[in-house]
Amino acid sequence: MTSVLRFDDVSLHRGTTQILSHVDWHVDEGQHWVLVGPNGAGKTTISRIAAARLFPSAGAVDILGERLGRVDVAELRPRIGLASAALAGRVLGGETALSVVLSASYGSIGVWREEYDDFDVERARALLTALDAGHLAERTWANLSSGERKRIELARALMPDPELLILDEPASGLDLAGREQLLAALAEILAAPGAPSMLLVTHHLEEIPVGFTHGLALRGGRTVAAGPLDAVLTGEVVTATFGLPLEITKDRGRYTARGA
Ligand SMILES: Nc1ncnc2c1ncn2[C@@H]1O[C@H](COP(=O)(O)OP(=O)(O)OP(=O)(O)O)[C@@H](O)[C@H]1O
Repeated sequence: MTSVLRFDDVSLHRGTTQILSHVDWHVDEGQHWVLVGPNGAGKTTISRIAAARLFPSAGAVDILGERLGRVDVAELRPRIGLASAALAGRVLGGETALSVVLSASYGSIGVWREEYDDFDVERARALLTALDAGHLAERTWANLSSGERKRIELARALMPDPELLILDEPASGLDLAGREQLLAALAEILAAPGAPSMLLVTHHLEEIPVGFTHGLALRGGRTVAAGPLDAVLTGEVVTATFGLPLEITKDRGRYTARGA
């Protein structure tokens, strides 16, 4: 099986703060992982390392067969799609939705001096249409709702046809209809032939789309459990992860958590 990600004994600290401690994590092709854990568990930190945006203090990280620290990240990053609030926060309000998506091919934000060929423009429009956002192509970022922006962010992350797609809380801030539409779109992308391996960061089990296969539960920068999703999203593991007695139910591929 081809390895997509490999974390071996990965730790990260900033000053005296230990953010990640001895994380071992292996993602193989064909797997789609959910990273769950409470606020401050280290989910975003792990996803930024997996996206080659951050280097660990100790341990080894292999991304798409390349060792972080030895590979030129400028060559690696275009193979990874990343949608996160941090990235979205860097978009200038005057950019159109289309230019936010298009500029992903160049790893930049917004159309600057690059020239795009017709193929890129067609692909960007097709992605927006597939995410039910075709009508938003010419709208400026400042005038989009948070739900509309989430769909543009996802189209942008998909634009370079990534081998690995990392979504950091893609459904946060969405209303119920927006969340359900986004989850349906993600389930569809995931089920399509040749879909990229996906990592989804969330603290809400209700925001996990159908089709995810594995889970990594984190608390305080340490692994609580890692493995097939049904083995990780149990009452016992989720209770230990969030530090509160919780019951989990699963219905037609979706999970719900409530206080026990
Ligand atoms: N540069 C830094 N210096 C000190 N502490 C940091 C730094 N970056 C992150 N942290 C801390 O590391 C911990 C993990 O942060 P991270 O953003 O990865 O958590 P998270 O699980 O994604 O949380 P949330 O669900 O709230 O987004 C937090 O306690 C955070 O305050």
